[in-house]
Amino acid sequence: MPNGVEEGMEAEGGDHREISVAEFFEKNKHLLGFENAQKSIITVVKEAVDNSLDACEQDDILPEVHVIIDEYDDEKCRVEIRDNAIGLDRETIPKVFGKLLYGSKFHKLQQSRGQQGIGISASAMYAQLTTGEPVTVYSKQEGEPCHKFVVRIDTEKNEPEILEDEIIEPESDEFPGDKDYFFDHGTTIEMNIEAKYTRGHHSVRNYLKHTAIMNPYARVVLKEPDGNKIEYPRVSKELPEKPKEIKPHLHGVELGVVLRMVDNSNARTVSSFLQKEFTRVGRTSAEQVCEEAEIESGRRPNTLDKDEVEDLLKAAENVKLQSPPTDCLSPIGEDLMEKGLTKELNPEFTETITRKPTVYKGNPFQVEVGLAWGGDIEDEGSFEELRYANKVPLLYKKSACVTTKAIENVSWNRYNISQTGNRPQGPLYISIHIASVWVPFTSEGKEAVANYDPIRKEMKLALQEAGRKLGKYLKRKERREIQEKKKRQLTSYAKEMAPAIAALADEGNEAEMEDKIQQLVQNDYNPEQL
Ligand SMILES: Nc1ncnc2c1ncn2[C@@H]1O[C@H](COP(=O)(O)OP(=O)(O)OP(=O)(O)O)[C@@H](O)[C@H]1O
Repeated sequence: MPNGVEEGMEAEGGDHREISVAEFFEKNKHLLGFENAQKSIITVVKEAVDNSLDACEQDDILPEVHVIIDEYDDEKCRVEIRDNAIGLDRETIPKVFGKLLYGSKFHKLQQSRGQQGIGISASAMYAQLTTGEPVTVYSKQEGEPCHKFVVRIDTEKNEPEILEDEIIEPESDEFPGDKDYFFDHGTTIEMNIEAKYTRGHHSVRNYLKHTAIMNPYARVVLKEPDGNKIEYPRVSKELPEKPKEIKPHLHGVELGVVLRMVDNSNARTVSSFLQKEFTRVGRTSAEQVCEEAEIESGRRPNTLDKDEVEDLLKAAENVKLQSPPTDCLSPIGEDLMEKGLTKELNPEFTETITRKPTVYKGNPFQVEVGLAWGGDIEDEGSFEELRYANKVPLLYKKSACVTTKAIENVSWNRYNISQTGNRPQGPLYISIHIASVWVPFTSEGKEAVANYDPIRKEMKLALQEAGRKLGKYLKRKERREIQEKKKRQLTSYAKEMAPAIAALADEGNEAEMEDKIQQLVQNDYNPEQL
C-alpha cells in the first residue's frame, strides 16, 4: 500500500499509471514479429543480422556474419550471432540491448536496415520473457579491449540492468569467436529464447538465403541445431556506395515535425531556418515561401505559432523546389543483384533493373527489380517472390505489400509468361527491392511496405522493363526450340529419304520432283514404288 493511502481509498489518479514502452511491447510483442515460436527465432536472427550488416557497411567492412543455433530444450533455442563490424563502446552496449527505442539511426535521414531503435532490445526482451534469461554481449572495437556484458531490461523503467560488466582477454576461453575465425573487431550476442527451428518457406535458413541474394558482398554462415553448416559465400568484394545523410524536404515533412524543429533550431530568422534545416532550400526559395505565406522572412522562428507554420508548409507546396538529393540512397545495383541471384539460384536467365531515384512524400526512394528464370529454379506452378526493403528480406504479410500489388498490375502474358489470374507462372523468381531513407512500413514489425502510388508505379515500370527482356529471351528460346524440333524431325527421316532423293536427283523439273516427293512420303520413301 502506498504511503498515506488508507485502505479502501484509491491512490491519486485511481487505476491510472504511466506505461513504459518496454511494458507496452512486452504485452504486444506480436507487433514486433514475436507472434509464435517459429516466427520469433526468425525475428531474433533478422534483427541481429540486419544490425551486423548495417554496422559493417557504416565502416566499409566486408561483412562476415555467423549464426549459430542450438536446441537445448523442447521449444527452446540458444541463438548466437557474431559479426566483424565496428563493435560498440562500453557505455553504449547496455543501452542498445537493454532499452527499447534506443539507436543511432532514428534521427538520421539516411538509408539503413534499422530505423526505429527497437529491434535488438525487443529480441532481448523476448528472451527474458520466454526463458527468464538475460542477454550476453561481447563487443570489441579495433585496438580496444573486448567488453562482456550480461544485461536484463527493467521493463517498468525501460532501462538496462547490468548483471555483469567485465573485460575479456583474447587468450581467455570465454573470448567470443572460436579461434577459427577470430575477429579483431565486432560483436557477439547470445540469447536463449522460446523458439521452434523449422525449415521451409518461413525459416531462418530461407531468411539468410534471401539475405545472401541481396547482400552478395557478405559472407554468412549458419550452423543449424543438428550441426549442419551452411555457407552463403561472398561473391563480390565490392560494397555498394555508402549512403549520405540528408535533411528533410519541405514537400513531405509533417507539421508536428516542423513545430519541433522550430523549437530546437538556433536559426535567427525564418528565412535562415528554412535554408539551414531543409534540403534544397536556397535564399531565393526561402524568401518565396515566406512571401507566399505572408510571413516576414526576418522574424525569429520561435515566434511562429502553429497556424503560421502550417501556412509556411502550404506555401512551400506552391514554390518549385528541386527534388531532394539522392546520394542518401544505397541501391545494390544491377551487377551485384545479378551476382546475388545467380549464386543462390543458378538460373538460365537473369535480368536486373535499377530505376532512377524518385520521391514519395518528400522521401527519396529507388526501386530495383530482378527476374531469374529456369536453370535450377523448379517450375512449381506459381512464381516465387523475393521482397526487400533496404536490402532486408520481408518474409511475411506478402498480400499487404506494395510489391505484390505491383506484380499483379503487370500483364505478364504480354511477355510470353503464362498467368493464372494476375499472377505469373513458371520457373520464375521475382525480386523487388525498395531503397529509401524512410521505408513506409505498414507496422512496427516492418513486414510489408505500404501501397503508395509513386512506389507501386516505379515497381511496375521496373517489372515491365525486366519483363520485356525476359519475354524476348523466352520468344527467342521458343523459336530456337521450334527450329530444333523441325531439324530433329527432318534428320530422323534422313536414313529413309537419302536413297529416295539420290534416286530423284537427276530427274525432271521441280513440279515433277515435288510430286514425286509427295508420292515418296505417301509410299514411305520407297523409290521402287514410283
Ligand atoms: N552488431 C552491432 N554492431 C554495431 N552496432 C550495433 C550492433 N547492433 C546494434 N547496434 C547499434 O544499436 C542500435 C540499436 O539497434 P536496434 O536493433 O535496437 O535498432 P535499429 O537497428 O536502430 O532499428 P530497428 O528497430 O528498426 O531495427 C543501432 O542503431 C546501432 O547503432
